[in-house]
Amino acid sequence: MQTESPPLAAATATQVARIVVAGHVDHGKSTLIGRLMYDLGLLHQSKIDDVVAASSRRGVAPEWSYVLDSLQEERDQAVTIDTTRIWFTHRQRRYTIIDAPGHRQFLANMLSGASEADAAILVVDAAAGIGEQTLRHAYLLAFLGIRHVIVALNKIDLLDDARVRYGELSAQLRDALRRTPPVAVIPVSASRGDNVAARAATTPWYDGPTIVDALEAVRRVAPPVQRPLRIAVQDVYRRDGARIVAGTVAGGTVASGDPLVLLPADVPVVAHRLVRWPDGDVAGAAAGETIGVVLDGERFAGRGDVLAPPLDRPQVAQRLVLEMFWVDVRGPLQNERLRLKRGTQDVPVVVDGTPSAYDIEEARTLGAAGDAQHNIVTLQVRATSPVVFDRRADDPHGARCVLLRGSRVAAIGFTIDAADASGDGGGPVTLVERERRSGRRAAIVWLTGLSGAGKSTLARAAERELFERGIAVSVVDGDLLRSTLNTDLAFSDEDRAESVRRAAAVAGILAETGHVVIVSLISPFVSDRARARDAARHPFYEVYVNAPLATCEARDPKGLYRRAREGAIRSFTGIDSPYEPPASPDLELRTDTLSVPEAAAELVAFVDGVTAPSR
Ligand SMILES: Nc1ncnc2c1ncn2[C@@H]1O[C@H](COP(=O)(O)OS(=O)(=O)O)[C@@H](OP(=O)(O)O)[C@H]1O
Ligand SMILES: Nc1ncnc2c1ncn2[C@@H]1O[C@H](COP(=O)(O)OP(=O)(O)O)[C@@H](O)[C@H]1O
Repeated sequence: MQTESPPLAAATATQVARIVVAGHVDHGKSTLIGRLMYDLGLLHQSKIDDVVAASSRRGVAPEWSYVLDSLQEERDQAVTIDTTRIWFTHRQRRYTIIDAPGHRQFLANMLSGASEADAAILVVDAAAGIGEQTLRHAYLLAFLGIRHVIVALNKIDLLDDARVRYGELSAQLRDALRRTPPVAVIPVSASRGDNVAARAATTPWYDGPTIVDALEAVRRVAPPVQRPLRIAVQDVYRRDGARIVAGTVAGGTVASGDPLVLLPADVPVVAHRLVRWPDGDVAGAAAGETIGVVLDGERFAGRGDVLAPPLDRPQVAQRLVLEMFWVDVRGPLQNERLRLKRGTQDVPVVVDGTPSAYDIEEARTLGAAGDAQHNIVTLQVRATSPVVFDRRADDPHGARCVLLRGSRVAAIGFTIDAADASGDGGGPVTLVERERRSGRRAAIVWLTGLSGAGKSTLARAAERELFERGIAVSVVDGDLLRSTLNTDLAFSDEDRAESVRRAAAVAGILAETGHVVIVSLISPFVSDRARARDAARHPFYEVYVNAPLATCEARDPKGLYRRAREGAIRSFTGIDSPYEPPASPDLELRTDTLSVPEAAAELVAFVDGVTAPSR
């Protein structure tokens, strides 16, 4: 894919501007581009002679649209051209002119990222006036988030009352283009060159910019490195005790030591170190790179999360307005379940309300989205968990998203904004809202240890104390799960892995309601506990409830050790099934030396500390 590197690049060019030229062929698009090449002195004299000769043979004034066709065949010009792009340099600035062919192909190119335009020239035939084509192009430019639109009101030389007509048309155009108000409406004659590069004597009443002036005023849309920092989290690894958050820098730059915010959880973090494979530690990274971020402390992060600067953060919402180019055969239905992919996020969504479609051929909005294929659909969706996104108006690049129906791409487009949730009861309550109300961070506190070590006793004692302090807390106890959810499981290694997985899932559901969840489960294997931690979408802390086997066996609160020694129970942890203690737990409680109140107080103090709102 060719985006930024034209085959002809002037070494001295310092700036780039990418301009998309839209408009019906008959409205003079090719003529304007050809004339622009001529006026900027980019054509060889031989080429100019060819155009003049060919035109005079047909008895017409020089036809500048010929230039484009004939340049296609030649490679030694100051202009380089392929089917949809033209590159040239003017006054130290490198221009890419992107021809907008059929609107579907144009949309597909722009949406796939093959092109990103800084500005658009919309060519409108002044004699023909504003037709469907113009409305369609105006809509598409707004859809693509192109904000710098220059209107070339062409064929002004054919009008008797050019001044009056210009006044009328520019008012109508400003109305038609209200979503992206034009920066200039320029009366031009592409064939005569009026107001293309030189101010025309024929339009003394016009004191605005020429096409070339307007092009020079185009500001480049910020390249990815100059956009706000966005790191899309792909995965989280544990290595040598550290948690490494691996992600793609989707925009901006990051340096080690930068304060960041982890979204959607809204947790302040510090990019303690940055690592790149296989180089190891690096000082910084920029857009386009894949990087490992070692966060300070024991932080939870998962695929789909986003790291951003605290003062320039993206939006977070569960209800969103999307504008999508619909590619699937069938349009979206109210209440239909789809999936929204954005960066590394992939979340189930439900279509809210009635989507509406803009019919591109007809250049008008339809009430419903039944005939949505190859049209633009505006819809509102409700996600099952918070979505981190940029608004198209803030950054069209960061706002790109895809809707999937099953595994098929149904639509490609943009996140527009958070939907107003006030209309119908406010939508699902989010974790952020719950945490704001409870004044506590949800967390999973995972107690592991031998049977009889004291997990249940301490979990219940801590639960009581935290509850008394007004903290939303609940306990997920292995014993209870074994008699309810897990009645199909025994104590083989596989069944224990499954029991740990289920307990983690239940804890996750409870934590999502804003609770501090204390899990008490033997969970004897390091690998199962690591999986639980990695699957967790909330801060996760491992607590080792440690008492020597002899102590546990002496306690034998349920007589299970005795039965295990007698051979009545098989695969009993500590007897004929292993227990792997955590190598570096977040907290260790020695219940053989501490009393129940002492151990419980330590656990409460720990939970209190890690769920405090300031963290
Ligand atoms: N073979 C064997 N091994 C270990 N434990 C056994 C066994 N058979 C029954 N029990 C009782 O089941 C409780 C442990 O269940 P867990 O779900 O916590 O175990 S695991 O995490 O799936 O390994 C455990 O509860 P606690 O004593 O509260 O830990 C025992 O009461
Ligand atoms: N410091 C302590 N912490 C927790 N339990 C203790 C402690 N000291 C003695 N115990 C006793 O040990 C037993 C632990 O049983 P339990 O909490 O059911 O363990 P687990 O849930 O780990 O199987 C209880 O009878 C409890 O009174």
